[in-house]
Amino acid sequence: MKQGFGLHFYFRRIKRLRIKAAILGFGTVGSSVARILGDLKPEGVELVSIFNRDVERKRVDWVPSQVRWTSDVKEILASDVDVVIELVGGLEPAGTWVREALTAGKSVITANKKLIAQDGVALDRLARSKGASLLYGAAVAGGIPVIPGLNQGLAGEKVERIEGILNGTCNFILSKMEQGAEFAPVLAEAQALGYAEADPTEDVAGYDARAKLVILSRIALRADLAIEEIDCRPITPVAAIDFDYAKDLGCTIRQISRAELRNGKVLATVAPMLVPKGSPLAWSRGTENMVLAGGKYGGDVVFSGHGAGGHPTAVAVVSDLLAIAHGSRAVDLPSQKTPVSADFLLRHYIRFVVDDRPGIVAGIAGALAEQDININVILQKSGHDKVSMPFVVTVEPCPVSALRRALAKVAEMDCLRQPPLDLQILEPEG
Ligand SMILES: NC(=O)C1=CN([C@@H]2O[C@H](COP(=O)(O)OP(=O)(O)OC[C@H]3O[C@@H](n4cnc5c(N)ncnc54)[C@H](OP(=O)(O)O)[C@@H]3O)[C@@H](O)[C@H]2O)C=CC1
Ligand SMILES: N[C@@H](CC=O)C(=O)O
Repeated sequence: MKQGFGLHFYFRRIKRLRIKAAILGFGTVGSSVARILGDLKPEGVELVSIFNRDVERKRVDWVPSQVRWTSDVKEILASDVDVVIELVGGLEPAGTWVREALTAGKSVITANKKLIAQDGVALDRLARSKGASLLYGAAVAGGIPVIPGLNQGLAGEKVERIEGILNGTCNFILSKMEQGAEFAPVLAEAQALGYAEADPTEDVAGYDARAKLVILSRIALRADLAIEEIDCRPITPVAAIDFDYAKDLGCTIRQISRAELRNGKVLATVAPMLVPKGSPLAWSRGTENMVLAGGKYGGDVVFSGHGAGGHPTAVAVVSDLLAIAHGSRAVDLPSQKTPVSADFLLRHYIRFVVDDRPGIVAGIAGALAEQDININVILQKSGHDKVSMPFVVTVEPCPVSALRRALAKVAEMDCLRQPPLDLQILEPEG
């Protein structure tokens, strides 16, 4: 039966057989997938087993009684299931199970961006060599069909730029901080609602969005980026005062991921940035994600919707399952290793907290001038303690590398009460 995937499923459908699927990992997304399959009862698909460690804790009465619950993954990998749905997360042991399933000729659906960012090229190759499918529509932007949209809908485009909000947890936190909430309780709420990763550092440090940016760059820009080379900054230093200053500048703050093809390399970064209030990115709230794909021929295409949470993510997983059941395949879009840099030419917002004394602004201006960086505005709100005084400097468009050198010099000033917070201002370059 290994004469090619399409033929395989054609014969299966003729025989009126159903695709047998197994879920690995019955957590937030896994349980939502089972719920949607139970509600929709899609034709041609049958959920036959659910695997989780210590599975008895997970058993629920709304899953059909014929579904087998197991804590032995080998039982599933050695069985006749056609599709393994990996919703455990993390590189290992999930990676080994995905490889074993593909090697056994089973198709795999996964929401595991970490694994696909790191190993997606090799796993795609393995799947194709076995006549199986590897689909990961849920790995980027949860329920928004960005991956099928780019892979199929924009296969005929030369996408040169990807920009957007790729982490629901960070957007949930920052959009609530904009309304006056504190960081820690909002993060706890995001965890309780199932939006955050098992280790939420993945979200707030930017690693989750960075993995998603790697996947999008591969599909849209056809560029394989080394994940650890992408500039990635946490949202944790962003404080309430930054939203006040951002508002004065006509902006808000969001975690933005960007990748752009430029002269044979890719400029890429993941960081909290000032976003002008007029930008659609500034309107996103809660777990909303947004992805803008800038094409050479067709112009900009925007995808938006909910990027985290069990049900939105499960929609993408079930859609992938139906795609396999109906014999559709991802377009093979070859990508190539591409060097990466963070040197966007943008305005920056820099917030200093200092022990106030004469000469501080002169010292900072001198360090910036040495790197040929011109100050745009200086903002200082009244009512702060002189020994811990915040103020903000915005600078005209400059290379990130030059600003880093200037801020390294500023860091030597003994008046600083904490490291300066440098946020790019998201505007068209130049
Ligand atoms: N939640 C979301 O909004 C989104 C999640 N994703 C991705 O989907 C995947 C699943 O996420 P999510 O459902 O949120 O995660 P959860 O932590 O809620 O679920 C993971 C499940 O896998 C089980 N598990 C973890 N490790 C093992 C192991 N070694 N052996 C057996 N079972 C294990 C866990 O069991 P236990 O209960 O014992 O820990 C848990 O039931 C991840 O790759 C995540 O990045 C993608 C998009 C959105
Ligand atoms: N933790 C992720 C979940 C979806 O990918 C996020 O918050 O976006």
